[in-house]
Amino acid sequence: MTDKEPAGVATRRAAMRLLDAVLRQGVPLEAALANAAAGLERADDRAFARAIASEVLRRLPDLDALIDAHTAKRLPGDAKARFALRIALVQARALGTPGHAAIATVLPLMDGGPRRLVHGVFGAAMRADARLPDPPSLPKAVEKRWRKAWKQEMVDAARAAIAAPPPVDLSLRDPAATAEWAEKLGGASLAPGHVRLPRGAAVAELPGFADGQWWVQDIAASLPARVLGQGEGRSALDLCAAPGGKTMQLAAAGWKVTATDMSGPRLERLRENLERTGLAADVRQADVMAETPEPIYDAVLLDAPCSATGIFRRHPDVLHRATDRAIAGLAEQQAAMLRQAAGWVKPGGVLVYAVCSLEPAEGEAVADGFAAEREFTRDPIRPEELPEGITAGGAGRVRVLPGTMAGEGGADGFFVARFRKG
Ligand SMILES: C[S@@+](CC[C@H](N)C(=O)[O-])C[C@H]1O[C@@H](n2cnc3c(N)ncnc32)[C@H](O)[C@@H]1O
Repeated sequence: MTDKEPAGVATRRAAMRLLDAVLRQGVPLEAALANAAAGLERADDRAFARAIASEVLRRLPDLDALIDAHTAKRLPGDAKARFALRIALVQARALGTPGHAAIATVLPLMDGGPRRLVHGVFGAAMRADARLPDPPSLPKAVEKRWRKAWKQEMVDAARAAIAAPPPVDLSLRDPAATAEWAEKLGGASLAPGHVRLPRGAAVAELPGFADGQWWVQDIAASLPARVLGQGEGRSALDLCAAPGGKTMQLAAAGWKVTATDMSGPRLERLRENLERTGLAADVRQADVMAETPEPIYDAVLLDAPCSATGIFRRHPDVLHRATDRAIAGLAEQQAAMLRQAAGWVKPGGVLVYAVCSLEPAEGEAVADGFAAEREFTRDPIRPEELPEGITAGGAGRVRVLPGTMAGEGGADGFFVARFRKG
């Protein structure tokens, strides 16, 4: 920052770096934060840079339409002037920043001609009183893909779901105490072991966080471990386990858990989570594909790496990174991992495959391909195993789409299938 730079410019510069990382380099927003916000000392400035970038990603198609409606000559998608305009307009039209502050803090990021252009386009949009639509539009490619896979109704529900940040869900270490925790935290429970808090709840300050009575986990993300039921001392292998939401559920449900993941930093978070909650698991760093499948377990859970389009409400960057090609590559990786995971299952044991994706190529198609293998049969998930409002579809698999539990604040997109060996 130079001495003459107006206050707030560094925050917008960090927001611009974040958007560049997501949109031009395909990096997840969370992973880009440390670098992009390195120059910002204050936590609230870092949080604001993230909020600006997040809101731009939530409303990108509409911001671009607004920019295009006020420029004589179309700006390239990756032009710095377009990035600056997105940042200025999202503040003025969605984040409540006064127009003069929104533009004054982005102009220093531009030089010469583009600076005049940004000033001119912003001024024209403001004079025309141009607004962003609510609910926001999804990126065209995503709308097209989801309409084809799930029909227009799902696209409409997804647009409604991205309009506002979702509530905060907690999973409890002791499901028997659900009513007690719901009351103590001022939340509502939608299933045993679950409490839903209003959006924006400052979780680290709430009772029960420090002593590990609960952890943050969307209700949809709690399904894969729920459908494994009570462990009663039996063994479970949690593959791709970090940061450990499902490991903790399994340990709390009485499973003797082995948790593996290939990422050292993510396993560190898993260990911290176990320590905070006082739950136990044997934790190992391992690549699923490089391991020999032994010993064998009563249950194996594969929460596979995926496009993560199911978590678009909290992480709108996923919508801009999940290309058809990326999805196809991830689906192939999941199919290979599932075949590998099968080797760890005891005869008569259970295998659960899950992804937080809204792409049938990753959920249904991978499960169908696997079901064709002889030694496993489909093990349909029964209604009584699921929270009210979530249903199992064809072949007893669970597909959570936007619109599920809409009246209660919705749920992340998820797919869960269960198989039995032999
Ligand atoms: C969807 S996340 C898992 C979330 C976790 N199950 C939970 O509930 O908190 C996918 C995980 O897969 C891990 N991963 C990706 N490829 C892997 C591989 N080949 N072997 C092991 N872990 C892998 C990633 O490090 C990431 O932590």
